[in-house]
Amino acid sequence: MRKFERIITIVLDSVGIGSAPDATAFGDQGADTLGHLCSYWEGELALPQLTELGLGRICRDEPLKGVKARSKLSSAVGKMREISAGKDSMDGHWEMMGVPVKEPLDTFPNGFPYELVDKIEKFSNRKVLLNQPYSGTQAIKDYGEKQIAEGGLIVYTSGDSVIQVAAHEAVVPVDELYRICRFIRFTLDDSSWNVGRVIARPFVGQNPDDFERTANRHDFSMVPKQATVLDLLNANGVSVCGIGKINDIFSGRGIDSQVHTTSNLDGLNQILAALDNQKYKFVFANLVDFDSNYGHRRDAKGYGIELEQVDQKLRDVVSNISETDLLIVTADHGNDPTFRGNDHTREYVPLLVYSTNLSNADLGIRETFSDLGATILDNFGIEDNLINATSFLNQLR
Ligand SMILES: O=P(O)(O)O[C@H]1O[C@H](CO)[C@@H](O)[C@H]1O
Ligand SMILES: [Mn+2]
Ligand SMILES: [Mn+2]
Repeated sequence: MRKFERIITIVLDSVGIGSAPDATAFGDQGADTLGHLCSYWEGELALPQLTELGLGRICRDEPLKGVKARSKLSSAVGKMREISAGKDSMDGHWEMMGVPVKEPLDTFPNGFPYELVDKIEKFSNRKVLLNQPYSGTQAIKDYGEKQIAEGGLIVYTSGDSVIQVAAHEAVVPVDELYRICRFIRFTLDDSSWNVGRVIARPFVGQNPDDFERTANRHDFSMVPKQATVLDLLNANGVSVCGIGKINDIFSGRGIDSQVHTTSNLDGLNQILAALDNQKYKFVFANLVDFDSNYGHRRDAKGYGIELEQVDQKLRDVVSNISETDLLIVTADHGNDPTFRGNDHTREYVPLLVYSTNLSNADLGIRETFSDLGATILDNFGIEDNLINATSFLNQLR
């Protein structure tokens, strides 16, 4: 069986490829992030590099408009469905690394309970504003001035199991905001509430029209309940480099080196730098801008332009992949910018697998994102019977 010295996995955050079989249960029947992005454009969305990686060969009811099935490069392609109870980034990434989140985590459609709000206010000595599901950019538009004037905290949630805290960087310094979020994380971990992530959302700007969130966003995730593929790699001496949100999502577990990023393009540059450093055998990168800047904002135009730009830069990554490297491009959930609401959408995710001299292969529909993690373990010769998934390594020839 062919084995690779290094595996590079790039998660295009929220770039789903059509409603999952259980989408109805999430109210997401008909959502199709990539499908709708491709058909939304009058001309054609220019995705030459993803096309070369085999995007047009992934089986779908309707082909992606403008994406050809033929390419010069050969690759193994398929799509994966999710078995986790939720459709958030944490569920998606943990499942990829072999630990699906089977029990639904708590969500707060009516805001957070008084006991929690009270604890936050007492600890921070600041007033909680908003306290309901809201779009984060709209929250700072509507409550930013009040936050600045009164020094409170804009606390909000979404359809996901998240508690987000926004504050102006000049009013609540970033370190203080992190301290408050860490307190919330500890409080939750010490309670019966099961909340996936506490997210610090600092912003800057003078007035509602130019308030802008900064790259100082920080996610404080729950600690994985069992060893993930990252921990197993770590325990077996396979060095892991996490780029972007990865470190936050796994609370640093199993990661040797973490790289903070400021944008998708920065993320791609960091991937190139990690490829230069022969030390890392598993490079795991998340490109979050698709999701946070465009998907949740329901900005299809912005999403499409971002995809085109990432596609262009992906060319540099692909040309740096050698015969001993395996590149995997995938996603963690959908976030169809043409769909109602502003939450993630339950979708299949693409699975594009490339190395030089690889034969074309159809990886079909994987029954869980964990097949990715199983393949990584298989490649590095690590056995684990906790992970219930099927490696596709033997299909890579
Ligand atoms: O509207 P913003 O602040 O981007 O929030 C979004 O970001 C969270 C994490 O992806 C989601 O749960 C959603 O609430
Ligand atoms: Mn995500
Ligand atoms: Mn999101």
